[in-house]
Amino acid sequence: MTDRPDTPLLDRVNRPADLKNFSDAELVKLSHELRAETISAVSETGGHLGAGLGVVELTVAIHSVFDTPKDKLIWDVSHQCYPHKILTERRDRIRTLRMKDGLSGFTKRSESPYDPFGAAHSSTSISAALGFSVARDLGGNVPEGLGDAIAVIGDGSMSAGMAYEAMNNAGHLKKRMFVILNDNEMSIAPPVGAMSTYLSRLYAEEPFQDFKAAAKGAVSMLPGPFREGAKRAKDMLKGMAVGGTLFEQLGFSYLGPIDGHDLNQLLPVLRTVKARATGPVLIHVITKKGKGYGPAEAARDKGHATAKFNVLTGEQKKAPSNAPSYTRVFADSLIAEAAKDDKICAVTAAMPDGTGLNLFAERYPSRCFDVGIAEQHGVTFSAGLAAGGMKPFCTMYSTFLQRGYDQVVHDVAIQRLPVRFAIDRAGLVGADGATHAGAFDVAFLANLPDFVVMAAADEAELVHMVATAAAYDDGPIAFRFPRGEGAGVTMPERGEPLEIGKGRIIAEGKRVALLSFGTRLSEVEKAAEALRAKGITPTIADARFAKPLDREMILSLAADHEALITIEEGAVGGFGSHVAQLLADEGVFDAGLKYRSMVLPDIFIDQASPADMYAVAGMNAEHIEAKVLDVLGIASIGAQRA
Ligand SMILES: Cc1ncc(C[n+]2csc(CCOP(=O)(O)OP(=O)(O)O)c2C)c(N)n1
Ligand SMILES: CC(=O)[C@@H](O)[C@H](O)COP(=O)(O)O
Ligand SMILES: [Mg+2]
Repeated sequence: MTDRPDTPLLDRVNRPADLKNFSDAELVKLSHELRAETISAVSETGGHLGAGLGVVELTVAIHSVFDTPKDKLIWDVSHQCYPHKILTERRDRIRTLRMKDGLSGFTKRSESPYDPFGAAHSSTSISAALGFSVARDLGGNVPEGLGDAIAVIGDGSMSAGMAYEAMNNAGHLKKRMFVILNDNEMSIAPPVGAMSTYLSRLYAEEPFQDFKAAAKGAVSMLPGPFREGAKRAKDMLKGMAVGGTLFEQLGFSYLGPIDGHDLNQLLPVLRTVKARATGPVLIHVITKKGKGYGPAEAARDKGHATAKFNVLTGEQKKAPSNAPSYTRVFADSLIAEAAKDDKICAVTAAMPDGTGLNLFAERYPSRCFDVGIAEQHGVTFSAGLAAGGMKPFCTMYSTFLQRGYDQVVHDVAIQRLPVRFAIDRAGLVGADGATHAGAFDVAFLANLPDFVVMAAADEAELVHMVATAAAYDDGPIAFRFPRGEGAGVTMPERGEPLEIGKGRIIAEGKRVALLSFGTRLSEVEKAAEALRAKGITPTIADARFAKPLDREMILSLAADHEALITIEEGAVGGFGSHVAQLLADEGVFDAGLKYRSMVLPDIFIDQASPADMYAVAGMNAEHIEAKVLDVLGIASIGAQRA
C-alpha cells in the first residue's frame, strides 16, 4: 500500500531506521508533527513537557544520523525522552505515560532496547556513555550490538560533580564518544552557579553560524560551509577563554554553539562528527525549554512538569483540595522559625519550588542557598554552615539525598554537626515511579550513631518537627514527610519542640497494638475503625521517632498486648528493624509477643497513583486490617467477636 501525499510523516515511522528514508526537508516536517504529538499526549497524561519540547529537533536529528539501538543514545535524567519514545516503537502506548502498567516517564532498560541506560536522577549519562564506549572497544557483547555512545545532558545537569568526574575520565581515555550539551539556560528553576554563567559566555552575542570550535581537531570536523566561520570564531574565542574551552582542557573536541532547533545545523554537524570523530567530542546546542507550545514557553518553569491540560488554552486540570501540601506546611513553618532565629538558613539542590524553599528565599534571600544539582556538595556545605555556627536546614527529596550519603556519614554524622535534614517526598511518590521513591532514608539514617530521625504523621506533626529541629543543636536531626496534601487535620498556632525520643498514644485498646511511624497513621486509623466493627479494638500509637526509639512506650505496648505491628513508609532496615532489635535485645520475644513489621516490599514498585503503589506494597488500610486478623489468628471474613 502506498502512502497518500497528505499522510502524516509520523505515521510512516515505526522505528528510527525509518527516518533514513526522509529528506532533510521531510525531517523538518516530521519534527513539527512530533512536537504536536508530544503536546497532545502529555495533555492527556500530564508529565514532563518542557524538556521534551526543547529536544524535538535534536531527537529527530540523532535518530536520523545514528543507528540506534546499536548506537547507544543516553538521555540524562531522561525527563526529556517522550519524543524519543514516540519514535522508538512506543507511539501506540505514549498516552499511558506515567500511568499504572503504562510507559515509564523515564528511559528504562526493561521497557525498550532503544533505552540502553535507565535514568531519572541527573548527571549519569556521560559516565554511562563512556562505559559503553570502553565496553565496545574491549569486545563487549550485547544483543543489539555496540556502536557509538551519545550522551545528551542538560545545562542544569552539568552542575553536578559526576558529570565532571566522567569528562575527566573520558578526556583521559580518549575513546570516541559524543556528549551533546543541551543548553536551554534552565534547570527546573533558572539555573544557578558559575558553570551556568560560563556556558552563557560561550555563546553570548555571537551568531550561531560562527562556530566557536576552537580546537584544531574540531574545526576540521566541521562540515565545509561552517569552517570559515569557525576559524574566525576561534580567533575571537582566544581572547575570551585563554587556552580554549573548559571542555577542550578536559580532552574533548568542542563544537558549537549550534541552534538546536535548526536541522540545517544539527544534521550536517552530526553527520560529520559521526564520519570523522576519533576521540571524545562535545557538541554544544542551544535550545528553548517548552519550545513551540506557547503556554509552556510562557510558564515560569517552561512547562517542566504539568498536570493534564487543555491543549488550546494550556489550562491545567488539577483536582481541587482544601488540605495544604506538606511542602507548603514545611515552608511556612521554617519561615516562622527563621523569624525567631537569624541563624536558621536553608539549602536546596536545584529544587527551590519542589521543596517550598522558593517561599523561604522570597522572605530571607540571604539565608537561602540553591547549590544547583549538587546534593553531595549541598550536604557538606550544610555541614560547613553548621560548623560555622549556623542552623542549616538541608532540604532534599528523600531519593536525591541518596546521592549525598557519604557526606551525611563522613561530614555530618561523624562530626556530630547539627545539620537539620528536611526530607520531602518520603515514601512512594506516584507517577515518577521507582526512581523517585523515598524508600531508604530511614534505613540509611537511623543506623548512624547519634542521628535523630523523625517522621511526621500528619501536617500538624510536621509543624512541631520543624520546631524540634530548629531547637535541637546536639547533632544531626532529620524529619521526613510525603509528597502531596496533608490529612486535613487542625493546625497548631505555632510549632512546639517535641521531647526527643518520645512517641504518643493515639487510642488505647486491647490485644493488638498498631505502632505507626509516618503518615500511614491515617490508614491505621481506618483499619482500626473496620476492626472495631468486628469487635477488635486495637491500641494505636504514633512513634514519631525511629531514633532514638521511645523504649518505654514500645516495651509497655509489647508487655500489654498479645501482638505488636509496626507500619512505616520505608524499606526493610528502618523503623521496624530497630523495634525488632529492641524487642529481641530485651527478650520480649521469649515472653511470646507476636510481632509483625509492615514495610515496603523488597521490590522496586513501578509508577501508579500513590494509593495503587501502596496497594502493591500491601500497606493500605485493608492490608493492615488483614494483618491484625492474621496475627490474632482470626479468619478475615466473618470474623468472630474477639
Ligand atoms: C540528582 C538529581 N537531583 C535533582 C533532580 C531533579 N531534576 C530533574 S530535572 C532537573 C533539571 C535538569 O535541568 P537540565 O539538565 O538543564 O534539563 P532541562 O530540564 O533544562 O532540559 C532537576 C533538578 C534529579 N533528577 N536528579
Ligand atoms: C524529573 C525530576 O526529577 C523532577 O522533575 C521530579 O519529577 C519532580 O517531582 P515532583 O513533582 O514531586 O516535584
Ligand atoms: Mg536545562
